[in-house]
Amino acid sequence: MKHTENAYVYNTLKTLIDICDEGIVAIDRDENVTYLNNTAAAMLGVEAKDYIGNKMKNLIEDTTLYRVMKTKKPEKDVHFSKNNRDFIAYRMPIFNGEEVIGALAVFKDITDYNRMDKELINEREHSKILETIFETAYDWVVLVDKDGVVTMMSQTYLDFLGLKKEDAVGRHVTEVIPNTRMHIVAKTGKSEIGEIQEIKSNHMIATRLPIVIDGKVIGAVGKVNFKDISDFNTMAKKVFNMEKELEYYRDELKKERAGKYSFESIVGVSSGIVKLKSMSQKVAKRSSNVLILGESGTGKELFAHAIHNFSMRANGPFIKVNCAAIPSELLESELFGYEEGAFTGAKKGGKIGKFELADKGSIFLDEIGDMDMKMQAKLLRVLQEKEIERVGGNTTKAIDVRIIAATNKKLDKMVEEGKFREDLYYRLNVVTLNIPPLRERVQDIKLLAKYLVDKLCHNMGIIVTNISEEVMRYLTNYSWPGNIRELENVLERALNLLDKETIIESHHLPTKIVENVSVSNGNIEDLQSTLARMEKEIILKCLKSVNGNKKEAAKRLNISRTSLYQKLEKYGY
Ligand SMILES: Nc1ncnc2c1ncn2[C@@H]1O[C@H](COP(=O)(O)OP(=O)(O)OP(=O)(O)O)[C@@H](O)[C@H]1O
Repeated sequence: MKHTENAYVYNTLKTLIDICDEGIVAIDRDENVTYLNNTAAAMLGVEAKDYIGNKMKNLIEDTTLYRVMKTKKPEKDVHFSKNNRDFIAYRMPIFNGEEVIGALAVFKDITDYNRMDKELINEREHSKILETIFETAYDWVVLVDKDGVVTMMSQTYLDFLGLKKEDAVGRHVTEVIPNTRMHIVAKTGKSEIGEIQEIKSNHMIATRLPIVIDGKVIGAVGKVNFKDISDFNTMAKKVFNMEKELEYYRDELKKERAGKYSFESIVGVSSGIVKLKSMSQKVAKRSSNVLILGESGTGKELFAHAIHNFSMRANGPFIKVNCAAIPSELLESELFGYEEGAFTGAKKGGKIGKFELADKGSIFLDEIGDMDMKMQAKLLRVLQEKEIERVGGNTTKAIDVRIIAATNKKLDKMVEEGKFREDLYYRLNVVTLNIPPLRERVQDIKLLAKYLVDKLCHNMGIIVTNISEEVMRYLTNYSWPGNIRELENVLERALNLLDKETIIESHHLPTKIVENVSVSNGNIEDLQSTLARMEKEIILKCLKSVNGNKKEAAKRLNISRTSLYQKLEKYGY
């Protein structure tokens, strides 16, 4: 009977322990596991049978359960971990009378509590931070729940309304803010942006946004963007002015990138220039590349602009690159652009090159004869492929650009000397325009001088000035090695020397022009222009000595009158 009773007690206790929510583990004096209930095995992720009879250390590596056998005292809230889970245990020694015969631990899995606790702490911290930002924000902000009840309001807003936090929070927004629509937004979920709202006779501009979580509107946030409509007007005016300024700069940039001169701005009646203009107009309408040759200052750039303006690309950009002015190591990135990080000092985001800028327009490669051989090879590739690759990039971009190149160097000679690539030369000179030097267009000098004086007077703000006949004679008599640019400089200098006079006289000219340069002073010209200049000089001197009597002059010069008239016309008289 006693035995049956014991068995009953044992089995009942075992069942109770097995279904218990806590994990229970027992060890004997030798620290061998004697019991592990089902909950403990499940919590620790083990099979009880594999551990019973084995050392406790095998179950929990850093166990200290044996301690209670030594101290004979229970331990509360002992933390331990296994398989990334956290447990809290109550431990006690097992006595047989006075003698300790083992130890027992009852434990709970607290991993999820810990996580939740951490999340709760984080959330509390976050909402505290948000609340602080909200309350101390300079902006006027209000928050309502889905029923339109104020849950938060910034201190500045409270101050303006003359309220304390407790007067606002917890009350319906309509009782706090006059003319508000916050409760409507919290109901409809529809944003209201930049609405005018009147509070205490101030017309404000407010924005109201619904707060949506999982597709449900849980409230709304409102912000006053402009506390007074005049703030808004000031701001709007500023934006308007900035837009105008931007438009102005855009226009200026467009003008800057457009061809500035047309064929009308190319002055000249000499047959050379007239023929050249008409040929250039024909060429302009085609798509071929153009090579402009001519001495410095003859008007190569002027022709390049005019060709662009007369072409189908007139509405596209006109981009000028002076190949001689840019160091050769920089020319490639200037022409083709570069990618971010292409080299030290490269701008963030990279840089667009002149070819890309000139897309759908024309690129004017001035001083092409100064381009080094390496760049010539790269330019040739662009001409052949009609695409560019930025420095440091690995993709190509198709471009549609017409090339107008110019130089004052003898390119054909450079090709012969191996200083300019022959293949590039032939690609560039599909059409070549040779601009004659000014000394071969003596008929144009008078016209040009008048045109340039008008232009300069306009630019310098001078009332229109005339040029004396004597000065005109000196000007037509001079050989102009610097061509039209030199003529322009001489006239500008003269205008600067004018005092109260309105006529440019010979004392306003540089001595080299008045002294009438001749071959003997070491100024080397070609034979034809020297002869022409000397012929003109002699005719003019002779005319002067006979007081302009052409019949007498022809007689003294021993030429026919018709021949004298022809020569005078040739020299612009
Ligand atoms: N036919 C012309 N009519 C009016 N102005 C002209 C004419 N030709 C040249 N000019 C003026 O002369 C100056 C020099 O012209 P431009 O710069 O076009 O010469 P360029 O040959 O390109 O010179 P460079 O070889 O030195 O670059 C400019 O101010 C230009 O406006």
